[in-house]
Amino acid sequence: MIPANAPILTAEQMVDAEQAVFASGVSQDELMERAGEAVARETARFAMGRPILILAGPGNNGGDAYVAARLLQREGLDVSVVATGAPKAGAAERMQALWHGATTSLYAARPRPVLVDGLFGTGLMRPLERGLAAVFADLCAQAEFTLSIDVPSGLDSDTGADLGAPAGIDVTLALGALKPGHLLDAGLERCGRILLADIGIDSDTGWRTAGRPQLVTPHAHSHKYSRGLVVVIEGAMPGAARLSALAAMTAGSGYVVLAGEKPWQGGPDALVRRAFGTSTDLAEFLEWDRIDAVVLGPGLGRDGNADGYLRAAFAAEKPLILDGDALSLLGTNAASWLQSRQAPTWLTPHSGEFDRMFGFDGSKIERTLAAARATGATIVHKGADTVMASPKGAVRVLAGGSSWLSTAGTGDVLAGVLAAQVAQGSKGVQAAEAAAWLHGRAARLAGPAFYADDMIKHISEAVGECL
Ligand SMILES: NC(=O)C1=CN([C@@H]2O[C@H](COP(=O)(O)OP(=O)(O)OC[C@H]3O[C@@H](n4cnc5c(N)ncnc54)[C@H](O)[C@@H]3O)[C@@H](O)[C@H]2O)[C@@H](O)CC1
Ligand SMILES: Nc1ncnc2c1ncn2[C@@H]1O[C@H](COP(=O)(O)OP(=O)(O)O)[C@@H](O)[C@H]1O
Ligand SMILES: [K+]
Repeated sequence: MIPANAPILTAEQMVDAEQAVFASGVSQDELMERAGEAVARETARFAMGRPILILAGPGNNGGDAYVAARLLQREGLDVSVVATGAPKAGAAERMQALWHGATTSLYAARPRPVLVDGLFGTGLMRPLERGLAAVFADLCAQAEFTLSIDVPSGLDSDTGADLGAPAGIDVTLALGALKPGHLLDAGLERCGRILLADIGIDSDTGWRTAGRPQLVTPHAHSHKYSRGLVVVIEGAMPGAARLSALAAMTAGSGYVVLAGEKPWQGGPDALVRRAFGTSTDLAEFLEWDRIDAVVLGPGLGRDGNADGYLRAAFAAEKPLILDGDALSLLGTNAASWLQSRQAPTWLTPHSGEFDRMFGFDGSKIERTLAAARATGATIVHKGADTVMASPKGAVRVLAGGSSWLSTAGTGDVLAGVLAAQVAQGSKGVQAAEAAAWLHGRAARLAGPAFYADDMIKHISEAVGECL
């Protein structure tokens, strides 16, 4: 479980936020005391009186651990500390000096039912030393409950890269803000349930986890054209475009057109079909001023026809959602294709498509932001950790969704849900966030082992939860 609408800060941004707190008159000790209090509170809640082993590392994460040890002992709990080295000068050292209970070295440590991991937090700079990682993993495996302070030790807090963090952590108590590492890469499997503690730092940022959108019921005078008209362009593999079109219908569009050379005639009668002969005919159709959003790419194919459709879609200057084969056609030239566009664009690559299009380095958030800046488009970088970024720097992350989404066609469904949001007037990263949330919720409602067609039925139910 991941908190919704929660701020996300990098290690560097945490240091800046911490400096701002100090500048406001709060001491380093006071801030560490607040962090340790939060750790003690949550640990006591889960420990239910069981003996506790606290691992205290050399940095401020260890400092938080010493505060928690003192407070838990004061509450009458049986606490033992494992010190893994001398704490660094400053608050961490002072908090260690205030701890007067049982202390052992790492290699003399005996497992206890409750384990608190205060080895390393945002300051981890390299992989855990092998012996340390092995003892930590063993203590964790033998504990009945493990809580990590701020970040699981052995997880890169900026990227989610695995630097030796054990499996089996039950709860991670994020201090002040979530960190990218809680949400990305190995972090998704290492943190257990994530709780967020307010320690009084200013976590105002444009990076947040996705939350439930606030949608609106059509008003009294709404009509089919005022509720958003979506055009989905059909290509070589028509099933994918159908999935997008049906998803756009159940996500609240007033009017959905499936446009193709011979558009599929099955399915709901409410789906409007529009045949076109050539890409020139398509370009003419896309001039229709009632069109609010165009989806191109699901099942498009990559032949000469597909290229013509892509050019027609660009020429129309309508809000455009590009997925699948359209992204492959843009390839490494996405930035030059997109920079001259006036109308807004959303690109929805999965990681394979993203890596073929862009060569950026850094965390998934940094790479997605770089792609948004380079193209001027809103990017929805899909996966178990879906990262959405706007060219102006807004970021939303939807992580921890149903892993049953890993089935063919669910990306086509997302493109349709996104088109419905765009057609109804939602903009940029907000449209992406709403679409990703509805998509994830529909997947949860569909339960296990569904296939893409199944989840479409649940989209309107998900919409109903947002009114
Ligand atoms: N920045 C903030 O706003 C706050 C931070 N606090 C705590 O401070 C933590 C960050 O503290 P620090 O910056 O001291 O960092 P850490 O406590 O993560 O540890 C850094 C220390 O570990 C050493 N180190 C790094 N990687 C190592 C490795 N693989 N093997 C051995 N040694 C290694 C470093 O040389 C440094 O001495 C946070 O995660 C949080 O727990 C809280 O106390 C309060 C508020
Ligand atoms: N393990 C997973 N956990 C959560 N969501 C996932 C997982 N795997 C895939 N998804 C989601 O499912 C969708 C798959 O899209 P995509 O890869 O484009 O598939 P397709 O092209 O077959 O439609 C995306 O929305 C992605 O975020
Ligand atoms: K930790």
